Amino acid sequence: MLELRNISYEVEDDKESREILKNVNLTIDDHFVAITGPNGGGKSTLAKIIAGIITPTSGQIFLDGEDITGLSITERARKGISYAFQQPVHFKGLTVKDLITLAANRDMSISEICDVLSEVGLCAKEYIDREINNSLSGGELKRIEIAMITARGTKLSIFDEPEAGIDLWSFNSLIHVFEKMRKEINGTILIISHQERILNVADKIVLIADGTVSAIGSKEEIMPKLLGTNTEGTCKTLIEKAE
Ligand SMILES: Nc1ncnc2c1ncn2[C@@H]1O[C@H](COP(=O)(O)OP(=O)(O)OP(=O)(O)O)[C@@H](O)[C@H]1O
Repeated sequence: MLELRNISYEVEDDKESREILKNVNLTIDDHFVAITGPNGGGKSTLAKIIAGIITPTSGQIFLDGEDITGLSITERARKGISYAFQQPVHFKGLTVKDLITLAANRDMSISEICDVLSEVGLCAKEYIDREINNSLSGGELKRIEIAMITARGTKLSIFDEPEAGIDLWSFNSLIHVFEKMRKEINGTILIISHQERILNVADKIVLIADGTVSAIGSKEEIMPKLLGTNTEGTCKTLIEKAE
């Protein structure tokens, strides 16, 4: 279980201080949680704070009751938090097979690696020995990153807009990846997304707008409010309702 207590994050913008997150209190104890909301609301900032990529100005983060606020990204990774970057890190000479094996932190047979790649819609034999470099397209890199997180199978897996840069056909297979992950992964999956089909898979939806949590609920509670309007309009409605 992940608990955020009074998380605030301020930045200096043109010598003026700007509060990007304002006293966020949030408990994540469902299996599959989606965070959504208007552009610039603070979703990615919150995900980076959970992963330890940035440090909150104030507040505390607890993982299964342990205060992890002061832990680095590596220490948090050891505790079981994975964060899917927009693209995997490039290392010269590192192949797709190497990356997946490193992520799993155990020996994997070729057929196991192929299964992981097939799950994200990549034809395994074409990719397994490819070097991770700029010869791979943005969508391919994204899928390799998702495959890596799947292989790692940690306590908390965070995906920031996994649909970004993925074509429509691949998006359909991506939905299946997340549906499968929901069934097969034991830990918590936290996804930032604007996509209704991803939100549909979620057990709980958290709406973040203007640096605060403006609504939390099951998809049955939140989806009817989200449908039929754009996200920004919906958020305004929800904020008004919350006030
Ligand atoms: N280091 C920074 N310095 C200045 N402003 C920042 C910094 N980091 C984030 N911001 C601003 O904070 C706000 C929230 O950014 P964030 O990326 O968390 O939004 P988001 O909800 O993920 O948006 P999107 O849906 O567009 O991805 C934005 O207005 C962004 O420009």
